[in-house]
Amino acid sequence: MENFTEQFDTYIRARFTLIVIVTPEEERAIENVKTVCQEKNRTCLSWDMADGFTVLTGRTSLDLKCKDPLVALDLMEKTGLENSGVIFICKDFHDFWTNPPIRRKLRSIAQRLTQTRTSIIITTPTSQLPDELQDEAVVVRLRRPGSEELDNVLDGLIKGANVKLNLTEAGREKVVQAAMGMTAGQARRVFSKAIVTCGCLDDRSISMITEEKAEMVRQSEALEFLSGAEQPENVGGLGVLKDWLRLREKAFTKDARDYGLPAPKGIALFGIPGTGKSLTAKMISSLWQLPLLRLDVGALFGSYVGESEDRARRALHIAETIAPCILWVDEIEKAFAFGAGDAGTSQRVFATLLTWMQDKKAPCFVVATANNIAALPPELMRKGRFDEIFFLDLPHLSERREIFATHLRRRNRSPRDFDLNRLARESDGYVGAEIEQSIIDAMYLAFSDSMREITTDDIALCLKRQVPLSVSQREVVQYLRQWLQEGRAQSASYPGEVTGEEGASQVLLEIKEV
Ligand SMILES: Nc1ncnc2c1ncn2[C@@H]1O[C@H](COP(=O)(O)OP(=O)(O)OP(=O)(O)O)[C@@H](O)[C@H]1O
Repeated sequence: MENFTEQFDTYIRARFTLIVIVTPEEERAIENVKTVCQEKNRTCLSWDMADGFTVLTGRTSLDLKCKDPLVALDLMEKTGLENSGVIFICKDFHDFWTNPPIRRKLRSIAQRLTQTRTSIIITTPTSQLPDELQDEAVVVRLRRPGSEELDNVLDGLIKGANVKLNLTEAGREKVVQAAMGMTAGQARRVFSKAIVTCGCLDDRSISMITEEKAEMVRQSEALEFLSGAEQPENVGGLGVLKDWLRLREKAFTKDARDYGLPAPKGIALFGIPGTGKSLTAKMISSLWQLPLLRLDVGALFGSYVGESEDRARRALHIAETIAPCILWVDEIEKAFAFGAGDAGTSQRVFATLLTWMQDKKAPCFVVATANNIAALPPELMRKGRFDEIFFLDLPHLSERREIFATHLRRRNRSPRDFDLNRLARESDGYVGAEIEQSIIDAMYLAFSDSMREITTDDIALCLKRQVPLSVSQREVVQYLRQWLQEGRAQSASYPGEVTGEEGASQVLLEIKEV
């Protein structure tokens, strides 16, 4: 892939008159443009409403003090027509292009300067262009700095401040790696903080930088670092899904790469609410020992035009820099649920997600979860998008027994003290979340009764008092299960009522008990 300066150079040589650079790193973008202009002997001026024009390279006779955007544009046009080859960088111009005369002026200039070698560059943190400018402008995205650039930032600091370096070559690489995903400014600040805190750069700096990055993730509106992953023994049933995951336990190791295995792309978990989709995402993180990031699709939607796609891109980019990791895209259906009334925002967010899933090179394993499968568009389900699509159904008898045992153990109760077979029989149609709730309700019941110990009867009673989703929302559950029967996904569970399975599952429970 072409880097930014190469791409930018191509555009100015091709005489693109209006170039929009999308980046939160204005200073870095300007440095890059300046470098190209210096190499090509082009005069380069920046403009902002506080300082008017500033000469970055070359010479000009222009009135530098002009601070009015419309007059500044007039001057750029005049200079461009007279003195071909000048590059103007307009800072924060997205604040002005909501103004119709400025939009009109920009459009006219872009058309009039086509025969000259003059280009107007606009730096902006948001990628949404006014409709009128879509055809006239080319949009370039400045990617976050790569490892080489971050290493240069580090080098500058070390040399500038004469810092002691207690790091091996590999240690230095780790420091740089830990800062990947940050802007150059953020990296400079976090390197400086590490140096000031420790008085030098050493192994402590790596964890400090990693902690700063976790903070950065927390600040990203839609991403969340999840700790407290779930152990597989806390998940009852779902044997097919667990076996699939166990088979790929080492999939992200170097050995797997050397062997020639491609890194798994991701899975989709669809099905009935409360059946353990979220639980599974957390389990994968502990099974594969990879950090878990949750992407809240609903939180991607911002109120400004273009904000949602920018947030999506930023969140996905941060995830890539943390890779290898699990990226749990929670409630993915929300990316398509907004429909016609949202001026195409949901389609653009959806397209951003799909393109990223298709093109991503970093080992981010996507776990997409959804309850409302009616809202899922066919493009998402296309073969090859996910490695596998699993359906989480109502748990069958032996799975329910396992879920009871799991939740009793979690609350420091021995499953041996309960009649699990009876509870499993009496919870037909209940999902894991409802089974868990029946145990919690029973505990409250027993606690309020002189803090006595809970019994099978208590749990059975609390089960009866609940109306499970499979009854209260029978049609919805039936619709979801129909989807499985149509063969559109693989069941996450082994068939339930097969002879001998009950016994095998009981043996498993007993082994765990020992
Ligand atoms: N198979 C299971 N084994 C053990 N516990 C389960 C299982 N399924 C659900 N639970 C319990 O129910 C709780 C809720 O489940 P979870 O949030 O994973 O369901 P979900 O399918 O993601 O539901 P939703 O779609 O409504 O978010 C879990 O925290 C867990 O305690």
